[in-house]
Amino acid sequence: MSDFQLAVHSIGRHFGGLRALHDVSFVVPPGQICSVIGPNGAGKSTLLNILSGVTPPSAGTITLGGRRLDRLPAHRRVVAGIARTFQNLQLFDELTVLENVMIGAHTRSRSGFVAGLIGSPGARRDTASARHTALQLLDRLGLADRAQASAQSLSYGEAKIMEIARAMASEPRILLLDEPLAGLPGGAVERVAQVVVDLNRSGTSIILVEHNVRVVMQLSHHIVVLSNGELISEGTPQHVQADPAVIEAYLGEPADAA
Ligand SMILES: Nc1ncnc2c1ncn2[C@@H]1O[C@H](COP(=O)(O)OP(=O)(O)OP(=O)(O)O)[C@@H](O)[C@H]1O
Repeated sequence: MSDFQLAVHSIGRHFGGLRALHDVSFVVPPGQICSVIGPNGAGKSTLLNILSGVTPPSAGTITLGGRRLDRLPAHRRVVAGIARTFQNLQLFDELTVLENVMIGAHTRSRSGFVAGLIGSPGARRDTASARHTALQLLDRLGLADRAQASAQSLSYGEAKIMEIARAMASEPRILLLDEPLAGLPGGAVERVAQVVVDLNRSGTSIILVEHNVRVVMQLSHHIVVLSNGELISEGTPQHVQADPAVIEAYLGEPADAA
């Protein structure tokens, strides 16, 4: 089924005179983990920002299941089925873990989080449903015992998982993860990586921007490699790992020149 295939077609983005992305096209079939890798400044975050609606593209189109997404504002892309996490933690410190995750569920509800606090009957139903969704997710991702703790009491690894739970609470078809493993201690890397695999096995497509190449090679079905804003290689982990263009981009010289 291609109902939720994401297609990125000829995306470009300039910042003044700087070409951050140029003519980038690729497809993410439903159910895949597609990683985007590349050296610093390659355009990875810009691409995630364009996919999630944070940054408009200068050129190109994005479709999900054939439906144009690139002209929708970020909140309507969430409803269409795309959710994301950010490179830096975006916690509401003074709220509990459960409340942080409920905010994600409310992005799909009709009443919204503030109306839920005020308490109209419809909003109360939405709040109960958001609570149920959030508790189920925390249970699934191994954080149920921290549901009532304040977000600021979480370890860095737990907070990363909480952010993934909040994004998942909007029930996305595609989850965009911006460096979910950055800054994590060893044990937490494996735990967060396992969360990514489990979510994918239960049907969520994932676009992963990540510098931890070892984990990327283990998890990904497909890898897109960017360098200086251009797509220089894509394919299976085995394919891109052996591609001289990728080796050159990372090492800075032709692979056969060494
Ligand atoms: N808002 C912006 N204004 C101007 N230039 C920008 C902006 N955002 C990104 N850039 C530039 O676009 C290029 C691509 O940046 P981007 O952050 O997408 O790369 P990246 O691959 O995510 O890098 P890193 O791995 O270091 O996070 C860089 O040269 C960066 O300086």
